[in-house]
Amino acid sequence: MHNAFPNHLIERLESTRVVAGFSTEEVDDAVATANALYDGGIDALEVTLRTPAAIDGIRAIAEARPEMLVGVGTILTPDQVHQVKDAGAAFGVAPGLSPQVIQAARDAELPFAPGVMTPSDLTQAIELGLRFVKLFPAEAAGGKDYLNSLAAPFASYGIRYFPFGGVKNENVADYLSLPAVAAVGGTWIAPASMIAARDWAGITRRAEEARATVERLALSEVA
Ligand SMILES: O=C(O)C(=O)C[C@H](O)[C@H](O)COP(=O)(O)O
Repeated sequence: MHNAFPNHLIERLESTRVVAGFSTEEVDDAVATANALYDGGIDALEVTLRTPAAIDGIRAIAEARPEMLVGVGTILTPDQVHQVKDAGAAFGVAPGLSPQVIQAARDAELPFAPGVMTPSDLTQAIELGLRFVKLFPAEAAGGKDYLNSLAAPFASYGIRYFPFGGVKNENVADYLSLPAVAAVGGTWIAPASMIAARDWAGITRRAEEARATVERLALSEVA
């Protein structure tokens, strides 16, 4: 069974490092949010499938900003896998692990990372041939220390992690400094309140702040 998440995409996430998640009530707001993120230097996003406008929003972003990496979150069913692939999504994630959703993603050739939180989840992901997983909810589960404890017994598999849930500018470096973490995701850059207020300049500022954190971290790793 091949890895459901291709290496070239993991490499793209390793260079982007931060993926801005958000939900959208309006298609136009989805594109405006993507533009605001891009203007602030964040070129990877994840739209959650939690609103009726999500699928059209994903399609609109993929058409308007082909240079951005457009991911989708909260994929809970095989049907949703096919819908988001059709809308132009580049990858998908879910809060949990469903073998049916993983199989649908393989059939649709949608790069997909299921959510894991426990050693049993991770064992199942490995049995299903996966080596790239979302850790959710990362911060509530115990953050960086939890991730280290979870990952230790599975180190020989070379698992790469994509933590989500409670990540923000204050703790993003904790996660990104772990070699097993490819990238992190979260809604702190484009929170629902700022999208509702159409505060695009505010979202751009938060994107700039996140990008600056990533760049500082890259410099300190080289030093
Ligand atoms: O449902 C999915 O597949 C998701 O990706 C959901 C997001 O991971 C979290 O909603 C992010 O959590 P916060 O950054 O704490 O708001």
